[in-house]
Amino acid sequence: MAKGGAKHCTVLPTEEDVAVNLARWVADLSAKTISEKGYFSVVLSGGTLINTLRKLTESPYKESVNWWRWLVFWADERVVPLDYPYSNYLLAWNGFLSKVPIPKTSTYHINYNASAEHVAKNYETLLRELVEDKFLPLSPTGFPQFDLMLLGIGPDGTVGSLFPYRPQRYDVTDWVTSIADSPEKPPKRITLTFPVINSATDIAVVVTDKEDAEAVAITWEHIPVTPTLPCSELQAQRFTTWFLNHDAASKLPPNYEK
Ligand SMILES: O=C1O[C@H](COP(=O)(O)O)[C@@H](O)[C@H](O)[C@H]1O
Repeated sequence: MAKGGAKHCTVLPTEEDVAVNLARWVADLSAKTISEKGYFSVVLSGGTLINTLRKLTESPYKESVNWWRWLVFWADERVVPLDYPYSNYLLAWNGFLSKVPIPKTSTYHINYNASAEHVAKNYETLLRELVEDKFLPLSPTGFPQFDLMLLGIGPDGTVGSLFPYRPQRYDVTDWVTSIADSPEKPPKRITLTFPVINSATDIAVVVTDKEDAEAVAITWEHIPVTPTLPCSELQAQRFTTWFLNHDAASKLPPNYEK
């Protein structure tokens, strides 16, 4: 994997403050990226992240962001129909995508009608086709390079559906992998692998739950744990920016900022 870029951690008082700052940050990055290359490829996770993106769907960003130039992908997905409650696509649609004018043809969701293994393979094929058609560049190490990954974490440091005690998190070959017995419901999922996640130009890690505070502290205070937490491995090619509120930062020293 290519060597990564800088890591920052910004701590704001409330979840509302994180939502406001995140919206401004994403809108700025979108404008800069679109002016440089003509489009903005964004990868979404599920979970609380989607609600924290809500400010992007309001003025001034609803009108000012060039949504027609966004390409949207998923960091992980549950292998269920897209209209099932567990679907990360449905979560993103209801909380974000339906509220902004991103063309439906620019949202690259899974084709769920197969085994988890096949769904993962199909999603990887879709990404390979987009690379061939020059919609996505390849990183120097041969993995697709998205402009931005927007990720949450689980209390155990899970990223996407890369869980701490599972082999998928050590996969350095596939672009997309599957899990048939996830420790969290529902059991069948697909997820981008670390080489793809860390090939992104930028990663925003958005954490606003108190229950995630320990994983945050382990990562930022470099507390040794075995196995290492997946979220501690996150490192984009340019910037990895953690957006925390006081709840998520509650196990870090006071006034923490890096
Ligand atoms: O199952 C999942 O959980 C993680 C973490 O969600 P959160 O609600 O604790 O923020 C999420 O990032 C992932 O996409 C999702 O599939």
